[in-house]
Amino acid sequence: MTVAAGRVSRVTVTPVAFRDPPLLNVVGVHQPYVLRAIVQVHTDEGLVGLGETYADRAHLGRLEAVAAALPGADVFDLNALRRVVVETLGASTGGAGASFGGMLEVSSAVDTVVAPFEVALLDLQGRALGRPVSDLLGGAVRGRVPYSAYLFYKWAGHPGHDDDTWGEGRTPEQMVAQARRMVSEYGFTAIKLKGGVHPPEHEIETVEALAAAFPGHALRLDPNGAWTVETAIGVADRLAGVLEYLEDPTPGIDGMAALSRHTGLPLATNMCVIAFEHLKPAVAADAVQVVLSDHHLWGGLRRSALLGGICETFGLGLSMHSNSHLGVSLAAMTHLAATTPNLTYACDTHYPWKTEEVVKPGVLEFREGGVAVPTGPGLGVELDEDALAALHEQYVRCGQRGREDTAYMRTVVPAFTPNTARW
Ligand SMILES: O=C([O-])[C@@H](O)[C@@H](O)[C@H](O)[C@@H](O)C(=O)[O-]
Ligand SMILES: [Mg+2]
Repeated sequence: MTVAAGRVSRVTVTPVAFRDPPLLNVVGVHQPYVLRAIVQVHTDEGLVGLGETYADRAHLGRLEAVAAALPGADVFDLNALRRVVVETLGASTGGAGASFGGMLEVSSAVDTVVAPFEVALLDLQGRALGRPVSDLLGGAVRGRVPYSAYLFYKWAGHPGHDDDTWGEGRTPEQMVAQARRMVSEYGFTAIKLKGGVHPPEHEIETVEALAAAFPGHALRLDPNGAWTVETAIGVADRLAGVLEYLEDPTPGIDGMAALSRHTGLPLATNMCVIAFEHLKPAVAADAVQVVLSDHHLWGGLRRSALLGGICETFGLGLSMHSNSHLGVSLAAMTHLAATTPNLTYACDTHYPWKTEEVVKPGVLEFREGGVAVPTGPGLGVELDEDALAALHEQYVRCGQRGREDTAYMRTVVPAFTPNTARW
């Protein structure tokens, strides 16, 4: 039986903090908590739709401004949602850009702000119609979405705390052990190593150790632009035939294009192509062969599907990026990936690194390296209100109000500067 969706009556944006291990990257190290915002859109018919996004202070302010402007909106009018966001941000921020984690910069905040509300409205539409979001996106072409094991070099524990259950990740042997745990617990058949932490030779040795330990697994290395073009050419020569793709070895479209002219190894990005305006110059320069989509950055699920179509048109491969996230985002990512025919690479997810959650258990389970597409109405996941309240309380107490990987690293290594194009 279906019910009317109604109009938006009230919107809440709840910042939450969940624990995160000290994972290393090109700009520093993960802080003790990840900040996320959970969006709940209520309708006058008594339905509630869910969305999830970043919760850095500036982003939160924009979300709250849009939340205040949405009551009265038709949950089926997604074009009107975009208009509300454009008008609201124009009034409150002058249409400024957005930056997340010191690595991802976009010239307009519109897409990142639209995304969680669009997901929540699609959730509402699905709940009203009694159909999963995947049906609203054109129908699932796969019943299970494959994800990749996302390995990080890491400290054994946060300074001043006991070691976490993953322990130190520094040597190739330790990284193989990390991969073994992920592969045995989740069944992943693709493995991504986050690089940009150690000199390239060390990261090459880690990839070679992984290749020896996991024959037949698809391998990726992502140093987030830590290398010059010259260094990247050398690494690409060494790892051609070992990696399925090399992700953001060197910064910028020009740098990636220069490397691309020297290697047949597919180059992927979630750094130099992160908005529609970047596609034309990247295609013209043949800078990348694989684009990592991310509905949080590209304006939601429907715009990400549009990105998939553009990639298909220009013969680009399509994969999916992830930052640290909770189950509302995992559900949205899974519906999107299931309905994007040319998203044929295993998607990234930080999910195995987290130990806390806001959605009720039982729907989002990893089996054989993938997550089955939820079949319930909407996103198919239910919020655990007690868990939401507890993680909000943790947000209030933890004192973090933005992602500050570099500043946190400097509390331990005062002279640290980001490794961008360092080697
Ligand atoms: O969480 C991290 O440290 C990652 O490095 C993340 O911030 C990146 O955005 C991302 O996972 C990537 O693929 O570049
Ligand atoms: Mg990346």
